[in-house]
Amino acid sequence: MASLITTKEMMSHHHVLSSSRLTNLYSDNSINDQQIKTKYQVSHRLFARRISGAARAVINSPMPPSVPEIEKLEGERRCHVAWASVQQEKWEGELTVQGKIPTWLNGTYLRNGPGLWNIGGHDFRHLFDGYSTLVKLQFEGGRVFAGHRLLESDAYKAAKKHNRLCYREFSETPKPAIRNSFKNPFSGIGEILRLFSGESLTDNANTGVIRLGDGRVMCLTETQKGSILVDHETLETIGKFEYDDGLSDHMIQSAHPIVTETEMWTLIPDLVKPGYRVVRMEAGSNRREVVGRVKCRSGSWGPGWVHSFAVTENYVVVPEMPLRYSVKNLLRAEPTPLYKFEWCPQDGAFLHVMSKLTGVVVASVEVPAYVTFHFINAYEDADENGATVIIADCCEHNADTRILDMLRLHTLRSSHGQDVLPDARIGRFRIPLDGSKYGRLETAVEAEKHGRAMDMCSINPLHLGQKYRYVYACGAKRPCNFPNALSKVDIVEKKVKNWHEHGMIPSEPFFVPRPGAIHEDDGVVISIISEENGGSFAILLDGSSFEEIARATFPYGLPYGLHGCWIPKH
Ligand SMILES: CC1=C(/C=C/C(C)=C/C=C/C(C)=C/C=C/C=C(C)/C=C/C=O)C(C)(C)CCC1
Ligand SMILES: [Fe+2]
Repeated sequence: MASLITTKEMMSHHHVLSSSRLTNLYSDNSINDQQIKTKYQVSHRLFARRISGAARAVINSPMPPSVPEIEKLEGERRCHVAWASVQQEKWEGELTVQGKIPTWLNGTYLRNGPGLWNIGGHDFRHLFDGYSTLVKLQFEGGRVFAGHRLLESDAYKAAKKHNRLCYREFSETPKPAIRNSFKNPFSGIGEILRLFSGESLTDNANTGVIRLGDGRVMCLTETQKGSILVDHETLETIGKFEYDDGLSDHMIQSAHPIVTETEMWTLIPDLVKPGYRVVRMEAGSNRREVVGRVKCRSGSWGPGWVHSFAVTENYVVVPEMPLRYSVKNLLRAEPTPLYKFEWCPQDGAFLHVMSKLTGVVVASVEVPAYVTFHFINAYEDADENGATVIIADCCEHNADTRILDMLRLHTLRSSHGQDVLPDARIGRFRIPLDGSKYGRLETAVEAEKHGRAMDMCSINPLHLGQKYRYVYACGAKRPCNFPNALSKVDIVEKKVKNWHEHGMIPSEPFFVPRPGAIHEDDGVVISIISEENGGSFAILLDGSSFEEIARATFPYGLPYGLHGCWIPKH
């Protein structure tokens, strides 16, 4: 069962992960236990028993493993299920629950992430390349109905149809057709045009899923065409989210819009005139209005990569990271360790603050070099003289870009217990609004307390843009090559509670507040765990004590996933 470990244990306890042979089980009620064991090499008895007992009763949508083909899966099967492709397009059923799901928890948790990393005999290289796989956990009167389904993006449909990669993914580039490269000397120019018109870019919306204020549910990636509506009950793909604002010719967007019941804020990077459009969309509308524009401060060609950003009550905090889009790397067929980006600390690192009301940039400060994918939260505070200062917290990788290449599938799959995960911390920016040239960056809580890993964060959504106290995120129990723990960080008292179980890879801990709660941490934390033995389960931790209150077991293994959202039942 779950073990709640103290920070002290987390810091001192070092044990080596065993490299046992692992399986990602194929759940098909048309084959019997013996067939499962022999044909699919199920090596863990316990898990096989779970499959035979539970899966047949709950699976109502058996699917043959059409994509990818079984032979391809043999290689992946030797790795942790977190990094192995899902073996059927969809599944739906009720999960076996241990513990007690709170009766107030009624609604659906949706999680998106890459879940299929091969096509037509080609193995993808990077975690972020995989085709979007949606997982749902529908909580209803203490029961959990679950499922997963691959998103029917154009990129995935084309890959299935042609049995090869057809669009540019995060690190993968389709091979140009041979006849083109030999016969047509202009095929290279054509390729550049297809890239910069966005035609060859993927719409594989695998990075997250959001619920808009009007109830529509949208999967996202960093290409604008990768904004895809889904049905949160059936997980069916509805179709593209069509923006009707003429802003879609800027191919790229932030992967993390900030959504409330009334509006959505996002950033649209400008690759031609380096900068960012700050845009706002009313709930119920498909039209984004440009509130203002931030001009990049550095002299580099490309704007800084902006995976996420932050808002306070009155301001939008726009990061300009030294990890910048690189035209050279965008054009490369073979990935570099920085993929589509380049590291330019010599050109400075900045943060810009824009008024939500006027679109005016009220502060633009230089800060120490930083690497972040995820902002946690931001708020307006007063400094010692009573002047307004913006506090913006993020998961910061100590200005070390290696994390990006650490997420290569080969690296993730070949863990032998070495402690190779680069350190991360909660980075706290202080941005004065008094015209100062510089902002500060400090460590909010001693990073050892969460095992020097920090990413995939959530907070109580009712504290968005406000002063807050608790961060839920993935931390680590070292040695490890990937965050393998869940951490609750009290950024006021600077205390950390960690959850860890040997061999488990948890995905983003997602906080759902209890309706009517007064305390910030009154609620539950949901995470989906990929197990070393090839299985997976959803875990519910109490938001306050961080103790396990329930787990709901899938009859098969789910890979690691990225971000989720909560859809309350009305
Ligand atoms: C497809 C193209 C691009 C796509 C970019 C994408 C899909 C970026 C996704 C970034 C993600 C999911 C970042 C997550 C970071 C998570 C971390 C560090 C977790 C650590 C451990 O807990 C562009 C690159 C935009 C360019 C064109 C093509
Ligand atoms: Fe993200």
